[in-house]
Amino acid sequence: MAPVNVSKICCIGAGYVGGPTCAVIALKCPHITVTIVDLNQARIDAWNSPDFKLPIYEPGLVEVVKQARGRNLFFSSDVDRGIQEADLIFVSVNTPTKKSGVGAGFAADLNYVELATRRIAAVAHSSKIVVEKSTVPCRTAESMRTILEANSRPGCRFDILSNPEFLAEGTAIKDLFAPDRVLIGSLQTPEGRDACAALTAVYANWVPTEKILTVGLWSSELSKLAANAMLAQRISSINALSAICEATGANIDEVAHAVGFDSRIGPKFLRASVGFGGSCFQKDILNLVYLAESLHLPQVAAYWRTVVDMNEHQKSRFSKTVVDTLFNTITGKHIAVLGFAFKADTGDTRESPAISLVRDFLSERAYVTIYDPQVEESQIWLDLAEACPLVPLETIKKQVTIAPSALDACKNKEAIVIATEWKEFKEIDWSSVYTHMNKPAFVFDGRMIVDADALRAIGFKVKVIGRGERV
Ligand SMILES: NC(=O)c1ccc[n+]([C@@H]2O[C@H](COP(=O)([O-])OP(=O)(O)OC[C@H]3O[C@@H](n4cnc5c(N)ncnc54)[C@H](O)[C@@H]3O)[C@@H](O)[C@H]2O)c1
Ligand SMILES: O=c1ccn([C@@H]2O[C@H](COP(=O)(O)OP(=O)(O)O[C@H]3O[C@H](CO)[C@@H](O)[C@H](O)[C@H]3O)[C@@H](O)[C@H]2O)c(=O)[nH]1
Repeated sequence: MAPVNVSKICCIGAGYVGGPTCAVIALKCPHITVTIVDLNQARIDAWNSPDFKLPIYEPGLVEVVKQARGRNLFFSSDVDRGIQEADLIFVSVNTPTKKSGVGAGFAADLNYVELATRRIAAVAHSSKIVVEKSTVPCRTAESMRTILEANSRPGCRFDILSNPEFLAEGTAIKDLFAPDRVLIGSLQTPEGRDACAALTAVYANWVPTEKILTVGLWSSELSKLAANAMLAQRISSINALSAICEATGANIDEVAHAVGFDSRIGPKFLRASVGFGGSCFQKDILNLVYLAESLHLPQVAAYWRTVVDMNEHQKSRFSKTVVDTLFNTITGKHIAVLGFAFKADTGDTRESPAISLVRDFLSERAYVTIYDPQVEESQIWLDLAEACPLVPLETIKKQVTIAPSALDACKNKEAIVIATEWKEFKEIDWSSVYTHMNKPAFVFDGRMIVDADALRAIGFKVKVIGRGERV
């Protein structure tokens, strides 16, 4: 069988991964028709909105969608039709951590992957290449293959590929235009290799072929979990060192610079912070922990578990620093939290460290004012309600205000906590902020973005993560 010449792609799941990834494929492959489908009608409507108010904020995304939408890029809630018309289908649905049942709190919830797979089997009239784009535990492709083969119509064959996505939010378009690598896993059979060649040919429209790595299915699935675990491990390592810096007077920036200068270690991903967030790191490490436990490798599971434990410690350590520095009580005090997204240049708040900080401040009965340039107000309320399940939302709303700008958020406050590294927080008119704050005025920089000396010269008391100077 010769490799399929892919002319129609369907992507199931119009989220943070499916949307940008397949929009870029459409842009770079004008000869391929790309249809992104989702059960969530509101999301599809937003992708189709005439004024390009897309459901996710990602720099450069609107420009990509403007060029391709209506040409060879389509968004639809007709999942069945999308499946039926495509030669190649990406499964890019959510795989959150299970909330109940076996493996709750660790294992990936594969229900969405399974439902999408069953739908493909139920409605496909012709052979398909099915590509696992979601992040999944090792050997999920085998379950998908079993479901597809058990339910396929005569004459329909399904070849499964694993093609995990490595984009980071906030730089998704840049990452997709020039990825470090594209990873494709396939069965090492003639059919598996042909399917792999078909997907390779799609990416080869803009990705240099030496960056397209082809491996076995299980290696591909595990490499995604491994990459995230190792990236998160670097952050937990540098954050663990930031605690030592604060206790000794060393400076974590200088330590990271010195350590990262070693070409074997390298300088990236060594920025100490209030903790890592995002929908992936914690979920994928817990998934790896669960996998190791299921394979009867408790020491391996415990090893990776510490990466998440250290992250939890970093968040609570930072909250405690705020309380300790504000004379051991923040009850009744007013705190501005600048940034609510889990990192800059995204409106995504999943696992954002800001949520933990605000929850901690509320439990100390402080008043909190939040400002974020991209996060929707409704999302903040949803996140806080979920973080404080025992507190009625009305009570939360008595303690929390959402401000329209950073300057507004900081007025008449005792302290400012920087939780997200938005560029605009570097450029605030700090003198004006200082004038309108209660004194002594404190700044707690959880992202190492302010010029602490300049702020001290204005009069602020400043604490920066990973620096031992006294306020
Ligand atoms: N967010 C990231 O930066 C990122 C990066 C790399 C990999 N991943 C992985 O990619 C996957 C998707 O992540 P995401 O952030 O895009 O999730 P998301 O929640 O933003 O999007 C998933 C979408 O799939 C839709 N969906 C679920 N089941 C469906 C079904 N049966 N039919 C049609 N639509 C369905 C949902 O309605 C939702 O819109 C996850 O496995 C995640 O771990 C995410
Ligand atoms: O030196 C650093 C780098 C990052 N972070 C934090 O780590 C979290 C994750 O950041 P980042 O990795 O940039 O964003 P994600 O969108 O979560 O991307 C990660 O997770 C994705 C989902 O699996 C992968 O595809 C990406 O390769 C991987 O970087 C954020 O809270 C960052 O603020 C730090 O604290 N210090």
